[in-house]
Amino acid sequence: MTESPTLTVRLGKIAHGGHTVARHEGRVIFVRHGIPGELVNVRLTDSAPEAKFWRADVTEVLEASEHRVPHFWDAADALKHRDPVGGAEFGHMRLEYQRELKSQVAAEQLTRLGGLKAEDYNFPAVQGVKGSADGLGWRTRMSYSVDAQGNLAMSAFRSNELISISQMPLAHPAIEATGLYSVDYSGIERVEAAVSSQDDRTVLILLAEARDGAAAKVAKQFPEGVNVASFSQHGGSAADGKGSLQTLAGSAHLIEKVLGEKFRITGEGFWQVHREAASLLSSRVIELTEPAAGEQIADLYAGAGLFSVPLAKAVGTGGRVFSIEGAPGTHADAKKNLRDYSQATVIRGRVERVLRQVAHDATLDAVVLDPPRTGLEKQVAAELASSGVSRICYVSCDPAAFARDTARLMGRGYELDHLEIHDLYPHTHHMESIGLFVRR
Ligand SMILES: C[S@@+](CC[C@H](N)C(=O)[O-])C[C@H]1O[C@@H](n2cnc3c(N)ncnc32)[C@H](O)[C@@H]1O
Repeated sequence: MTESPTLTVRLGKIAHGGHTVARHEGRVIFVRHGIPGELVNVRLTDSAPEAKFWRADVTEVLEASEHRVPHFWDAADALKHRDPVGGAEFGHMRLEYQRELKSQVAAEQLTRLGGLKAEDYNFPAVQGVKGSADGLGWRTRMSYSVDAQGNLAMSAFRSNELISISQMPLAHPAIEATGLYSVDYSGIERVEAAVSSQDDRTVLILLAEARDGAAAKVAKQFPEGVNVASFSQHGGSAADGKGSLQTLAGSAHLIEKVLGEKFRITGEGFWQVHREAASLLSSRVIELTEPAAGEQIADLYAGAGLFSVPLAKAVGTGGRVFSIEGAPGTHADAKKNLRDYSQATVIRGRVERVLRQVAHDATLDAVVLDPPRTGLEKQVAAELASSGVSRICYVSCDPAAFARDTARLMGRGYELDHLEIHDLYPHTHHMESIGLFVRR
């Protein structure tokens, strides 16, 4: 194997995706595992002579930033491993500084892609989440691979290489306490672990079989009280409704409780990951949207109904809520979670196919939307604008997609009335934005 070339560079500002930007002989290099201002040795991982930019990993820090700390997770420490495990790529920086960098990324995206001007907008600082002083133990949902030896594994940072692991400090302590790292997962392809954010801390382990019947053997290795289910992936996954879900111990769903309301979440069905996320987002969405009795509101990309339920409560039986979700398994959860609200219409379908009809049949007063990382399809922004809806509350986990959609909505008659950003993904480069758009 030929050794990758190495260079010494001074790291510049942070970019979307968590890289710092360095320059070498006029070429831009996106560098992982560094901190702005540091002088470092890097190994080039992507350096084709004709490429517009290169990529590199820090291998040694010659002048460290004052914000650098020892990584809390050995397997993810780039200074100790050539291929550190992904999932905690900001773990070598102080938490407050991670948030400062995320604020810079958000402002840069809103300026560059969103077309907002720093002199007109007070770009918000990313806020820390309560009860998370060290930023560990927040993940209530985990997804693992299984290596050839049957061990739980995760991918190396931005790669398919599997690294077996014996702990994951960002995972909720109740997940870690199941002993899941010492189980033999032979015949299993993927393992999902979920814990209810409720006080009972019930854990559900979901096993995707690579070999029929393998899950039953694996389930026996878990202690009593841990729920275990398997899904055969023939034809799909449990979330897309095509795989078949089988309960092996306890139950195949979890109960979540948010602001006094219970939600059933089955198997792989979508639920917010940070243990504080569901209650924080739900309360902020309602405070910003201000749903009133009798109003008609659409909740797009609605998941299991996290926002639809409080919206339905607020509009009352004289109003209407349209809860639109594409994944069949998650839609089925939404139907269950909204069954007591006759004012809720729970629709299974892709927003880009369904919204036009909903906007035609109803007079929408407000829309709440929480799309996947890719943001809105172009036509969805157009359909929102032509529906005439006056308030749009947009929850986003990607600042670039959010900035792009901000530009689209502003170009169609909306203004960004309020924006806040929460650090719902400590020790990673991700963040969660909530924007309120109002019609000019
Ligand atoms: C970020 S989650 C938000 C779910 C919900 N608002 C919550 O907070 O629990 C996005 C949801 O959109 C669904 N989804 C993704 N693309 C979709 C589409 N084009 N149309 C409808 N739903 C979609 C996913 O299945 C997922 O449940």
